[in-house]
Amino acid sequence: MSAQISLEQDHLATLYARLDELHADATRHLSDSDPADRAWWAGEVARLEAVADGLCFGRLDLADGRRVYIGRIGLFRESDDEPLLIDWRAPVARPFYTATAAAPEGVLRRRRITTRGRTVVDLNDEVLDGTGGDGLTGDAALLAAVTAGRTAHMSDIVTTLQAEQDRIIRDPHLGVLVVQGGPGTGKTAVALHRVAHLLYTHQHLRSRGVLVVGPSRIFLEYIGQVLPGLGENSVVTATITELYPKASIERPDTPEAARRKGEAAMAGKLAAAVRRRVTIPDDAVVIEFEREVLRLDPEECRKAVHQSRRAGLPHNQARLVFQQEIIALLAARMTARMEAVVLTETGEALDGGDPSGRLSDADLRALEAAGVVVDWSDTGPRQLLDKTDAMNLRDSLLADIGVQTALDSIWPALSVTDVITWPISPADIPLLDEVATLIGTADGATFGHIVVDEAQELSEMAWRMLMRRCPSRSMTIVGDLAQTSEPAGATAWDPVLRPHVADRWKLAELTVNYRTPTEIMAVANRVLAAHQPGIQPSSSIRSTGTLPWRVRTTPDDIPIAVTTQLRTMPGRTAVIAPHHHLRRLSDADAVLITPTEAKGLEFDSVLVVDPAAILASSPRGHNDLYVALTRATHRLGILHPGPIPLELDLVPELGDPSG
Ligand SMILES: Nc1ncnc2c1ncn2[C@@H]1O[C@H](COP(=O)(O)OP(=O)(O)OP(=O)(O)O)[C@@H](O)[C@H]1O
Repeated sequence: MSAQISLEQDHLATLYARLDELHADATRHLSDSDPADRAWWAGEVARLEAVADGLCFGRLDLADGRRVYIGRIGLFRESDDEPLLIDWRAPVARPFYTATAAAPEGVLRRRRITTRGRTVVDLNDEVLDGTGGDGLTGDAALLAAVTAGRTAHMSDIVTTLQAEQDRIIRDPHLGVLVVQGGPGTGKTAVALHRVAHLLYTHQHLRSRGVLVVGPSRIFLEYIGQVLPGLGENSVVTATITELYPKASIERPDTPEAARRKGEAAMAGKLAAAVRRRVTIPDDAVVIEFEREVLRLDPEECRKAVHQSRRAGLPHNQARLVFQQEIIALLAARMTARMEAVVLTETGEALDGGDPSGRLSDADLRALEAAGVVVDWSDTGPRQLLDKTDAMNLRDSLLADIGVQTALDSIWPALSVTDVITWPISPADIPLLDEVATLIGTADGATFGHIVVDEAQELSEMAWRMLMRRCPSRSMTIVGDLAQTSEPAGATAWDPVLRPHVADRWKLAELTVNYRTPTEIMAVANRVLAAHQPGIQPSSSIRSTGTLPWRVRTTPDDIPIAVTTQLRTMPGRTAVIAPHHHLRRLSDADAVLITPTEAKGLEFDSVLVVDPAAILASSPRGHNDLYVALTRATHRLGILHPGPIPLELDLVPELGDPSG
């Protein structure tokens, strides 16, 4: 083995030497290049630094005699472009994740290479000779990965991706792909690796941009290192609130308000509210302009409004069309008057002009003979004013304060706060964005692909907001309908997606729970079975032998009981409790979060406080409790001031001899 280790160590040294060369090159370019190119080179330097840890993690010995090394990025020898390291996303690397002894896919040997820094510390070989059984690939490496202690950042899973995950990551479907699966099945991890894969296979996405939407900043920071570690650092992350940065949240939502504001019907109501801001006057509008009195009849206004709406432009842009329509009308009226004036001022020759009040051809010819410049163009000689005069007249009309006031009284320019005038709550964000789109003040930013994590939480209005940002409808949507806690969140995918993509979306499911051990899932699954019996629980890949436990306390004693329990809970630990308890726990040596904030996160140990209050806190309290119970990789304790909810009564009570 040590001979093999030293062989791999030599190859690793070659790889790092090449990485260092590329890094030195990129650093040089960064200092030499034009400011315009600097951002690109800075990105390249960051990319090369981010992939250094665990650069190479595997080797495949293929039946055709080739030996390929697999790693985070591709590296090539400078002299002859010979591949030194194959990017894990390349098709040739795929059997590293999918080959089994029963179906070896042309692989004779799969070697996992464990490194620490730039040193090879372990090798693990599987010989795939076509005789073995199917199963999880790389059991030992996988187990080591899932039992390892947790940190504040999610790790990538590129060394131990499982076949069901790999299929989703490499799925060529560029439209809407929904990844549904229970807690801990790797949905988030898979979505992020899929982004890396999409960027690798569809270069155009690099310029169009990829957006990852998550439920909170804490969550986005937690997952923030995964893509850079896979060599991708150009992806934008945002919460729904951050996608509309102009608003600041001033108050929370009541569950009922959140539900109502989230309904797609709100879009129609907002559109109607914006439409209503255009008002056709009941009586003629009288405008004084340059000592003339001009009149706009309601019918003329109505026609101009109708005409301006036909192009389907946003309110503020359609307003400009309306203004042009009205100004053209007023200008025509002014021109007619000016012509009429000429008529009277130029004497008898012009008597008896056209009955319409306009000049006849004969009149104009007479005028021309008298030295007046007549515009004979286009439809014939009908106007005294040439094009420049006409334009100047329209400009003066438009600039006139009286005219402007009259126009604004019919079709005012709007800002979002003219329509949404109440204090903003989170559920208003998609409404603000909708109004910005209706009136034409939205920034219009779009992306080539959008990943939506914890997608079950989004309201119909939030979906509209995201779809507007993804005209190509290329999306990876990950979520778990059993974890929905938002009142306006989803209970099924089809009703959410159908309005936007009809049935052109694809469902992929993940079934194996890599996070939560069997002992903890047994507790969480009883909550699931009690409230959502239709949902199939995921199966854990491991058990720890440590049973969850519960401790009875009183409301007053919660802080002291938390401190006592935390002493027995190793590793990165969270206390998950309703908000009103957290305020009293600020001294506790743990991450203090509500069930909502705990979404998508994980810890070595978790203490759930007051499950009855979590259940009662909202109509979907059972889903919040389910989320809280499924965050731990090792230990779960439950602290209950008062009777234990029925769903949890099988959890052994600490100190109870029957437990
Ligand atoms: N193939 C794998 N190898 C190693 N670890 C894995 C693998 N798949 C998933 N994991 C780990 O399992 C944990 C759960 O993954 P992830 O957070 O992506 O699950 P999830 O389905 O999004 O969960 P939730 O719905 O609860 O948010 C993570 O720590 C992840 O690294």
